[in-house]
Amino acid sequence: MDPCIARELSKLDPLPFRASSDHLHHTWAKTFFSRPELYIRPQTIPEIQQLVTLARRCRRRLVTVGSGHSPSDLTCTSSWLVNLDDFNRILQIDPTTQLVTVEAGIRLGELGDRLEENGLTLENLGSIDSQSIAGVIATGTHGSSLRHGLLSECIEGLSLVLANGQLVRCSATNNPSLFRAALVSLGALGIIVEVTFKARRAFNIAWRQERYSLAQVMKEWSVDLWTSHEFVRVWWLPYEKGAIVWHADQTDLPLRAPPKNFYGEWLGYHVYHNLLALSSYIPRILPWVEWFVFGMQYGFRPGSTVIEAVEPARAGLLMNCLYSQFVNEWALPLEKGPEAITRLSAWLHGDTETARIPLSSKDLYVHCPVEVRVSDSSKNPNPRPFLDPTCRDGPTLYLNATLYRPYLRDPPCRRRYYEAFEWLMRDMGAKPHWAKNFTALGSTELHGLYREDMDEWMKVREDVDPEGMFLGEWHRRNLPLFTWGEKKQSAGAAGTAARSEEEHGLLLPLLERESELRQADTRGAGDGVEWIGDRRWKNHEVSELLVAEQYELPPDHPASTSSTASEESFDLLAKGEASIVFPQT
Ligand SMILES: Cc1cc2nc3c(=O)[nH]c(=O)nc-3n(C[C@H](O)[C@H](O)[C@H](O)COP(=O)(O)OP(=O)(O)OC[C@H]3O[C@@H](n4cnc5c(N)ncnc54)[C@H](O)[C@@H]3O)c2cc1C
Ligand SMILES: O=C1O[C@H](CO)C(O)=C1O
Repeated sequence: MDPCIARELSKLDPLPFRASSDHLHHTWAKTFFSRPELYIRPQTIPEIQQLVTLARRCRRRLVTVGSGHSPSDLTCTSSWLVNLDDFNRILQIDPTTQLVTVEAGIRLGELGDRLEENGLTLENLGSIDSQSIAGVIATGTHGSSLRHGLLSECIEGLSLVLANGQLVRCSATNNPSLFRAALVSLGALGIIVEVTFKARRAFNIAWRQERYSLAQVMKEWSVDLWTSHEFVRVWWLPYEKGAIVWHADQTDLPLRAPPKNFYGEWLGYHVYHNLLALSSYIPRILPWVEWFVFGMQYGFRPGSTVIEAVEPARAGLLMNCLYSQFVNEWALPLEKGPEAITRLSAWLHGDTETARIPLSSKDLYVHCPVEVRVSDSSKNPNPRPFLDPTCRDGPTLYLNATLYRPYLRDPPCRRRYYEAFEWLMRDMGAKPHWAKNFTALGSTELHGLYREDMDEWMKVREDVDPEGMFLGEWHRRNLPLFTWGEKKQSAGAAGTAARSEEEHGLLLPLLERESELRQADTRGAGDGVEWIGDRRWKNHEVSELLVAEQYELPPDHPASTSSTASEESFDLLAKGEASIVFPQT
């Protein structure tokens, strides 16, 4: 262990520090890998507070990872990776008020089991329930229902451990700005440790899935496609000009398992996987693969096969996401859906006039489906997260361009398909899903999509983590960290001065920059990429000096070592309304 860590650890209370140094982190999809210096699995709040204090004193960035289901480099670090899988208890369930408090590492599936024992369930789910509750909140995870918004809309309160090691609680009435920032936190505010949410009485759903033509989807779009059932999702098959429409409603009917199909589970899974692998060498088979695979599973003609079942909502709402994948998903107003789908469809079919996308689709073949989902957060009475990508005033459509990575190999169409898809989404004013594989936007354009909401988020963030302990390259790429507010003013319009201060590590000294991206050399990593951070802490003495300079304390001031400066200012911060105050000389 780095002698600095051992030295600082010896000064702290003798609490367990459950850290290992040989952890290989990767996303669920094995798109990104990283090797954190330490992987820490705390079990109590004091342990979490202490590890934050230790990180601050040792000048380390901290990343919290849930189940690693975000497919981008958001959770990659060469510094310290914290995981709350062992901090996952249910703290309180009140079947009368339906209020539930949990430790933030709990996975949705495990939470579902415990809620069910108490006659409760989560009111809405996305495609899977493997995520941690904190991870789901952090990135704005959604399901598909116009009667619900983001999954986090049921959250009533949160507790976080901030960069100063202090525990703060927030809710709609207690520190509401922090609450609105923490509802989509991107892991950048602190470590969320407890979550209180309102559950729903456990219910079953009757679901039905059938094939439509795309023309039928378009015809019903603004009639009742999205409104006639509580939960509706559509998989668009671009070459077939068709779709699989799934919908579900609460029911009292007895449970009925989905019908078995000889092709269904095991055989279909492997046939599809191998056809996708073959298509990386012969891309032009992809329209045929779409016809064959979806025909075998859901019938070859609209309405020819109907699949129905009655299941507990917590199982029935989920789907099998099959293989490793890139996902590129954007939110836009629901009424823009027909235009978006028509233009993307035209582009894939070579009709450049209708597509109005200035990129060629010649000889390009892509995977399906494009997931088409909805949510509506406009009627939610709870505070809106500052970084909520859904529409403020009406229903939201999500378009998710899925690209599988058969046997962990990247498909050849990825760059061109995503370039065109993202071009279209930007042209239509859409906002990217924070967790997914978007690339085209920079921090300036993203700021343009959120404006004062992002400013508010940035202000709260900077107040609770002024040194950037919870920031990395992903945040640097996507948030205007060095060019907003006062920094922007002092830096002039181009933000040049702020950038050069950043170059010198004066601003956000703990932010972890990327130093290298390379092919992961681990066996079985496929085309996965290893993310390597800058390990700035190696220059430990320099960074302490920089911190003192940044806070403008004289070098002989008792608070001019990094840790003291942080602790004293944070004490005040946590008591008051989030602004940094420095000790007087
Ligand atoms: C197969 C699959 C299906 C999916 N289906 C859907 C879907 O239907 N709808 C949808 O919207 N998204 C979906 N997603 C995306 C997924 O819901 C999000 O990526 C979610 O954030 C993953 O949660 P996680 O626990 O894995 O978090 P991670 O990916 O590990 O982390 C995500 C973010 O949360 C932060 N974080 C985690 N824990 C904490 C904590 N305790 N305190 C502070 N910050 C924390 C991390 O730092 C990071 O910034 C899917 C992803 C996959 C791979
Ligand atoms: O990210 C996601 O992956 C699945 C699609 O396979 C899904 O629904 C997401 O959202």
